[in-house]
Amino acid sequence: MKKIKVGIWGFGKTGKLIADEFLKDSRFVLSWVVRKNKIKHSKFASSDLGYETNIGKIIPISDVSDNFFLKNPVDILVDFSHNYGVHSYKNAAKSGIAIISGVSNYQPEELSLLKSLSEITPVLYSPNITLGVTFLMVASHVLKKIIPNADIEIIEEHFKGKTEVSGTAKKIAQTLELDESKHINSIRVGGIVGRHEVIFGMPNQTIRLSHSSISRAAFGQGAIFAAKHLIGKMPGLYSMESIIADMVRKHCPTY
Ligand SMILES: NC(=O)C1=CN([C@@H]2O[C@H](COP(=O)(O)OP(=O)(O)OC[C@H]3O[C@@H](n4cnc5c(N)ncnc54)[C@H](OP(=O)(O)O)[C@@H]3O)[C@@H](O)[C@H]2O)C=CC1
Ligand SMILES: O=C(O)C1=N[C@H](C(=O)O)C[C@H](O)C1
Repeated sequence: MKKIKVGIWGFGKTGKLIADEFLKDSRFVLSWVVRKNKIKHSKFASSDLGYETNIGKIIPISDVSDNFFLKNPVDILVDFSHNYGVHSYKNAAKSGIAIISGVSNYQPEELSLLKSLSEITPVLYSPNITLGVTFLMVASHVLKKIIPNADIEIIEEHFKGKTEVSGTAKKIAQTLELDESKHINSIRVGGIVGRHEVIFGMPNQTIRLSHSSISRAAFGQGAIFAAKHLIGKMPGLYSMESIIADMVRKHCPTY
């Protein structure tokens, strides 16, 4: 079977684990990764990650020219870089490269730009690409319909250095029609990778839906799941929620 060629935008805390998961999966070939700086680093993602191979050339963003995607073609571009990243890969969409973005703190104009690329290529955007959080989001949505009068609070916990409010928590708030400035409770301690909880409070019972990402490898596995669903699709905007909601519909038991 023909392997799927992948390029990654961002090779930081998350991008490295994304690259690692693609390197370990024989259905994919990691063609390159793009990062911001020209600082001295390994030439290949695989050697940076401790493998004795030279796979996934590391390319500084300053070397990405207008014809970069013609010279370095891939089937899918996976972005875990920065909200500015999207400005530099418009030409990928023109070359028909499918795009997965996991950047979680877009400004509205950047999100609009990403969405506009979906007119010419398949784009999947998800501020939390894990299957677990996506299921939590779908389940919370259903629960809200069943118990519309419950008090709902969202808790998000991350590592100390994360400055912005969780994009996942904001998306959950939007889905549940909650004012994000009032109902998101953020905790920043130590090295927590990412934990999200939605609490439904009623007078005589409490329902808590929670998810913890224990390793950033969870994001890599989510990106692989998304890539397998996106490849071969028509141009358009896709989401993890619609994929998981379809699976819920398919597997939901009837009593
Ligand atoms: N959707 C999801 O499930 C998840 C989303 N995220 C999101 O992913 C993003 C990255 O997170 P994290 O890995 O922790 O961040 P880091 O700061 O650790 O890494 C960011 C990476 O992006 C690179 N970079 C920065 N600007 C650009 C640019 N303009 N073009 C290309 N590369 C660039 C940096 O390059 P250099 O290394 O050279 O400085 C670095 O490699 C955040 O928005 C985060 O919230 C994180 C986890 C899960
Ligand atoms: O910055 C991160 O690391 C993460 N960001 C996402 C968010 O803001 O929701 C998702 C994940 O929990 C990790």
